[in-house]
Amino acid sequence: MAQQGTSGAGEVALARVRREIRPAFWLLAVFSIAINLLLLVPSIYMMQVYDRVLRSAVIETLVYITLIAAAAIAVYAALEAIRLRALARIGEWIEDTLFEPVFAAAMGAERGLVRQSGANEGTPFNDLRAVRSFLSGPTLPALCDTPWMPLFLVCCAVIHPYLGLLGLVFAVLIVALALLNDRLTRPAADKVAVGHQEAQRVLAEAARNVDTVAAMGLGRPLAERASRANAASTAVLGDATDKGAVMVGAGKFLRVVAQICTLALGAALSLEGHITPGGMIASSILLSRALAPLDQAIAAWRGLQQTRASWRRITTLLGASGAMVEDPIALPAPEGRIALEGVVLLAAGSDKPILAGVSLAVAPGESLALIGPSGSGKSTLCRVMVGSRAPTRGVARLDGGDVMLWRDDQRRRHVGYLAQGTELFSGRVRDVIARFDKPDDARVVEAAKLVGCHEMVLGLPQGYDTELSNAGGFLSGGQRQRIALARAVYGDVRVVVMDEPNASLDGEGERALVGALAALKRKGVTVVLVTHKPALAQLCDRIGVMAAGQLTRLGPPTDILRELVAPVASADVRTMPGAAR
Ligand SMILES: Nc1ncnc2c1ncn2[C@@H]1O[C@H](COP(=O)(O)OP(=O)(O)OP(=O)(O)O)[C@@H](O)[C@H]1O
Repeated sequence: MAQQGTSGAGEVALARVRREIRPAFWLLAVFSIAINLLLLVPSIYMMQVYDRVLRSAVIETLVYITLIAAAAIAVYAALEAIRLRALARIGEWIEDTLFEPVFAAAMGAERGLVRQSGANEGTPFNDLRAVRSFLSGPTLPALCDTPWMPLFLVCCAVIHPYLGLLGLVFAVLIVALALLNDRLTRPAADKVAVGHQEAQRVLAEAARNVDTVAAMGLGRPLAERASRANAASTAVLGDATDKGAVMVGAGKFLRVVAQICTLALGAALSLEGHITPGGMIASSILLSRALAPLDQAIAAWRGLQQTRASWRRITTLLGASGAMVEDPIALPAPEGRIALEGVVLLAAGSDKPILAGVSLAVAPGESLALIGPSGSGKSTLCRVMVGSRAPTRGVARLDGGDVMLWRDDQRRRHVGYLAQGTELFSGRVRDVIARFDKPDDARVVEAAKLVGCHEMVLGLPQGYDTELSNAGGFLSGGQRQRIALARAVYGDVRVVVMDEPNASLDGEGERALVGALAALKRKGVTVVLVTHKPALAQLCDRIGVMAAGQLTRLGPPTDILRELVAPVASADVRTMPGAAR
């Protein structure tokens, strides 16, 4: 592929996030220092109250240090609030910045632009939301505070080395517990996600094909399949939850025991005269501060794991989008010259060629029909022509430029495509026909008239303003196809590629299609259409015959039809409307 190896749009967005997030995280680290230093205030205050105020009995001193402590704690609270808000904003910014690149990369994975298969497994938007929630929640601040644990332990050790040592022992125990928790629950968390996704996939497939499911009674077996996948993940989840609960309980137990032991040791040291009573209370507070983030970290461990998995999936998806050029140059409007040069397309993850070296040139304003048996590669060739699928080798050109490098906004203006088994998008009919650009009413009506669906649209409840909810699901197959045809020929198109445009059309629709072909010809638009109907194929300037991924014949309709499908064609030509050209 010509553009392989360039810096992809996804990679650029990811690099931007990583670059711009760095100073913010440094700032948060500074906040963390200040917050954790301020967390020493209660301990220092306690020592002052016990060891200075109670001994001297000077009430002014008490007032004075209480005011200082209150001011310091107010600063601490403000910094905490700012940190939480800043993290929430960072999460929001990451989601906003990566939303469109993630969408584009997920599409790119479908188009074969993303280098590795399966890069968009799962639900990328859920992953983005998980990252955002992680940043906005309490987990990350707890983790930011964890590295400051040694500060509190050192302070304990300053009060008395034994207290520091005791704190260290409990910290090691709690960390060991966290690691054990990770080992016990991480594999389970991965399995749960896979099982849940499988169940979701079965449900989504069943919902998309609800008529087939209902008519042939497929509900039960599909429900059983989903249930099996879900039950497997539920069992694993139950097991992981049990283990996680034990670990959380053990963590809490350790912390309370640590507090009691510190007080006991502090009391003993105080009785022996090694430390003051203030030191005893302060060390107890310090130790609970030291262990608090660790304790929270255990509870938050699963969230952290899941967020890491989400972030890995996002970075894999975006990082693999190497062939998606971020901002291709805007070229002049194309004349409509199509050229395929040695196009090879291998099926994902296999050596089987779907297209086995197709070369072809279509002149501006020319019309070409592609015919051939099912599975011969006609639809795939169309996808390559319009830049929906990236060839494994070779290149598809539009007016000399690699079609993959044509900007989206230019394709939207100049390329029309009608896919096989048309699905529309939800939205008003006028917006759907206008490809979600600002609809030009005259052009919308012109396109509809061109393919003969103007009257049909006027007959819809709100005419051109009718909302096609559920991607036009309430329309008949023929109605959907005609609206899709209008969308394909809308505006200033220079190339129109149609994959079986008459598949769902009635006689009147077929006549309109024939009229549309003639109108496109007059406008000098290049047309490529796939059809099984020789009557339609013979209306084109040339016919190409596909077989086993190759273009085996190419020539004027009379020659090709006579050579290949003359008996069938003559039968069809007699019966097809518009055939008597
Ligand atoms: N994404 C894919 N992964 C693997 N194989 C694929 C993929 N897309 C298409 N194929 C295979 O490539 C071959 C050509 O498919 P294509 O849809 O292009 O054929 P076609 O000539 O348009 O057939 P029809 O006339 O039935 O529409 C088929 O064997 C199909 O199974």
